[in-house]
Amino acid sequence: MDIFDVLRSGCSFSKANHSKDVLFRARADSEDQYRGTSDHREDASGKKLSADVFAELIDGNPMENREPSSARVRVKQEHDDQEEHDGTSAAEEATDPHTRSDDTVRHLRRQHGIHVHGGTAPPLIEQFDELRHLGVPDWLVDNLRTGLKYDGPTPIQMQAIPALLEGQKVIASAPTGSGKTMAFLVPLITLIKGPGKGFARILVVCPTRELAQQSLREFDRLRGSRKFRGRLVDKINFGSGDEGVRRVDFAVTTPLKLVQLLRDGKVTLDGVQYLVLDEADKLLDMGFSPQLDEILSHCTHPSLQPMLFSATIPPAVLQLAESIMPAPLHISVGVDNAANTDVDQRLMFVSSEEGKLLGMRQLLRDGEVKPPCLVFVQDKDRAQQLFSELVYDGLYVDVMHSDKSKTQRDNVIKAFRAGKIWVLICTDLMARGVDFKGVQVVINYDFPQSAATYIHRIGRTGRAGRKGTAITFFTLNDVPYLRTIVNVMRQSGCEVPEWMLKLQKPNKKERRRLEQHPLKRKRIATGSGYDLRQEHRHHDTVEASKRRKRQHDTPEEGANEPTQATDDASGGLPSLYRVKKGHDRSGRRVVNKGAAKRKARTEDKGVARGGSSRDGDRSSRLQKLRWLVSEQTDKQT
Ligand SMILES: Nc1ncnc2c1ncn2[C@@H]1O[C@H](COP(=O)(O)OP(=O)(O)OP(=O)(O)O)[C@@H](O)[C@H]1O
Repeated sequence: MDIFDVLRSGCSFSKANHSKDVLFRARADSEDQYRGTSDHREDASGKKLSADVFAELIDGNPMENREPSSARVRVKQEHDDQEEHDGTSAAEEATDPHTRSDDTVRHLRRQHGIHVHGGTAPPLIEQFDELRHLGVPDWLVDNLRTGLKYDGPTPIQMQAIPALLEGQKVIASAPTGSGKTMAFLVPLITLIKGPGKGFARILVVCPTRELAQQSLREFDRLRGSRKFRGRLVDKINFGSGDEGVRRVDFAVTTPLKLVQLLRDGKVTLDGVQYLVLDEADKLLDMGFSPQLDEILSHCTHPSLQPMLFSATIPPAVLQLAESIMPAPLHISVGVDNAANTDVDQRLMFVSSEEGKLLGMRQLLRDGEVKPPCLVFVQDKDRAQQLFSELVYDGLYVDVMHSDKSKTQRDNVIKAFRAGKIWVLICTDLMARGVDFKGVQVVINYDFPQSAATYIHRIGRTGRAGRKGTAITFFTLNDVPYLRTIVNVMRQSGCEVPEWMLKLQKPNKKERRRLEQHPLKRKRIATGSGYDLRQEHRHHDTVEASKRRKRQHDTPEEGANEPTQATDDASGGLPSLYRVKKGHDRSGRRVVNKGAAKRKARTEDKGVARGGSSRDGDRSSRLQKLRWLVSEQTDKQT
């Protein structure tokens, strides 16, 4: 057995065992594998699969061949009308959590892997019906059970909901996909009782706009037909004109947008009674801390109840969190800073950067990558490069990064949810919080820069009790950092080869260096340098002209706004504060027209001098590339 067999041993795949899961026809010819019309593809038996089936997969509606749910999160597969309870009788039947003995409470916590310390934790709930004893209105409990079809609370919900209802300041960590959003939405909707008149009694701050939109979606699902007003605060002209728009019960936003609105005097935060920092460790890290400080200084309500939620809260962030909210109650589920145990994690050695593309194509060809699939790369340039490669393979592929406009980003998310995209290449912009329940595989094409990034990236699969697979490529250059990920894998019960455990751990300084400066990687490309330069230039020109058009057409979404999300590998993003060389204040690349023209003239001369024997090939390949790129770009806009 050669070294490659040994190193690749983590990713064997038995088609016989997984034949049911192979959603597309297993064909030897990879080129045909993901092809079809835009709305219909074929499954393993050659049967047509409609986009709706994929929408179900992504949105998590019941599917026949779904893996059984884990004990931790139980999703109700079938709604049983018999179980619909009348509120009063259900409350009578359900145990009042306050009557539970300390021993029972301790036993239940142990059973569900719940740890509490810091404050005085109230008894936990075991069923949603018990919430009626804690003041949660019947319509809300009924909506959880019959509307959302949740069978019972997840461990974080069991403990966090009663604690928040009691008015405690909470720092909560629980695995990815374990229902943290509902853990704060249920008590907060209860606490605000009914629609109000001011701005944002509940304020949720998230690191990305995508996550903010999703939280709003969950809020809307939970409130049902009740007249609570939820709003995504992301418009620069927010609050101007109609005063009514400021009547918001639940506001969700990203730090940069909110800071901008505060500075412009468009909003005040003195009415905020409940402040949620979702993905708190990201918000409290260096990139966002100036904005967070500013936001916190505006939250002046005397009975402000802050709460922090994340799947990963490292000790340093914990200390920082405690400094801004004294005497909090800590609630954690499972092992701290560990990955979701429903994700089957594998490592795949690919030797070099070139090997990744081969590895990726191999996985696709072998049917090991089951759609829908997310592929993470370390920056937006690499995302675009990989996209240009895979789009050639005839995949239903698209790309998502912070250089895309809001509309493009929304469209990509919509298309992915609708099953029109099977493979979504993305940066760490999508690593946190985004909930596509049906994602089957996550590929870390570029090795993650930290254990936390790894945990969040792979947490996009294996959500709400479903099973998922994560495959992480590593090259020889990544080996010094391998141990960090190996530790996470081991903690979450995955098998790792013995030799990996013997690797030296990177020290703190090395880990920090990697977090701030990702490894320099060779360009993802199989074409000639000349073709690729041309393609890149053409793509940039098209993008720039589209941006100009957008700015002209929709001044309210103007490019002078800072982008609120980042996939800047350095972790720093504030385009409000820092202008990168060659970029404008919004972080977009500035095209130096003079230099571009001069360069083009020089290259034209070079081509003329260098003879034109390959010109025919070049131009036809270029034309094809341009056509593919513009077709994809058009699809997104
Ligand atoms: N009690 C429950 N039973 C079943 N499904 C649930 C329950 N609570 C929440 N969910 C579903 O689980 C999915 C994941 O929830 P959510 O996005 O809140 O996870 P999370 O813990 O915040 O994950 P991440 O750390 O990745 O942000 C959602 O689709 C949500 O609707």
